[in-house]
Amino acid sequence: MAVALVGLPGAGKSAVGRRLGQRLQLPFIDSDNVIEQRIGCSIRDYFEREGEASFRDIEQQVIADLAETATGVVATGGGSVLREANRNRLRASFHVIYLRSSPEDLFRRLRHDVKRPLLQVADPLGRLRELHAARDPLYRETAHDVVETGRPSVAMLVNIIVMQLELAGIVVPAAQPDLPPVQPHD
Ligand SMILES: Nc1ncnc2c1ncn2[C@@H]1O[C@H](COP(=O)(O)OP(=O)(O)OP(=O)(O)O)[C@@H](O)[C@H]1O
Ligand SMILES: O=C(O)C1=C[C@@H](O)[C@@H](O)[C@H](O)C1
Ligand SMILES: [Mg+2]
Repeated sequence: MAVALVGLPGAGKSAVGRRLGQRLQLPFIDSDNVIEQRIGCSIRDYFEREGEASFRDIEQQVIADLAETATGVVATGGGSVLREANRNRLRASFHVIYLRSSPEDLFRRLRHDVKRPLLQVADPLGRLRELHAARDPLYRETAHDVVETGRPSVAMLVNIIVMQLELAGIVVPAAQPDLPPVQPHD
């Protein structure tokens, strides 16, 4: 069983993915971490040194490698859906869930963040609005399910996703204890 989470920076792919993996007793892999191991530095430093195009080439190779083995819960990088080859690979090899968030919610979560290179700009909320407009159709195209992340906590999102996976027959529901028989009304 293999699940991939897609969505904008701050959507909760890493936070939800880690706990979903624990809940399903599956390994959790963050594709950004795999990339950082390969490049030997932070993504932010790599962006500054080598530029975005070079980063996207490495990202595509990492997604191809993860799709080859396709196990566990994979949190993808926020821009992983930009290339058609990645969208096709993800959709073919994983059950893909889009963690969908409004730019305002993302801004609230990330306003103190300094790690995400695409948001180190004068107007990060404006940037998030642009990214949302450009990528929302791509996330939708890639995903089998969409989960709105605005209000639910990370723990609630894990419950929602597990329920969806059970309904889709992708994970088997845990056995329920036998309930006492219903008493007929008088
Ligand atoms: N539903 C949520 N409710 C409250 N906080 C959340 C929720 N989802 C994520 N967060 C918090 O928002 C921050 C960003 O989440 P996270 O790092 O998981 O995003 P991401 O989708 O992995 O981003 P990136 O694409 O940049 O890796 C974290 O501090 C996380 O704990
Ligand atoms: O949204 C994006 O394009 C990115 C998101 C991060 O997960 C990293 O993959 C990188 O910072 C690029
Ligand atoms: Mg992440």
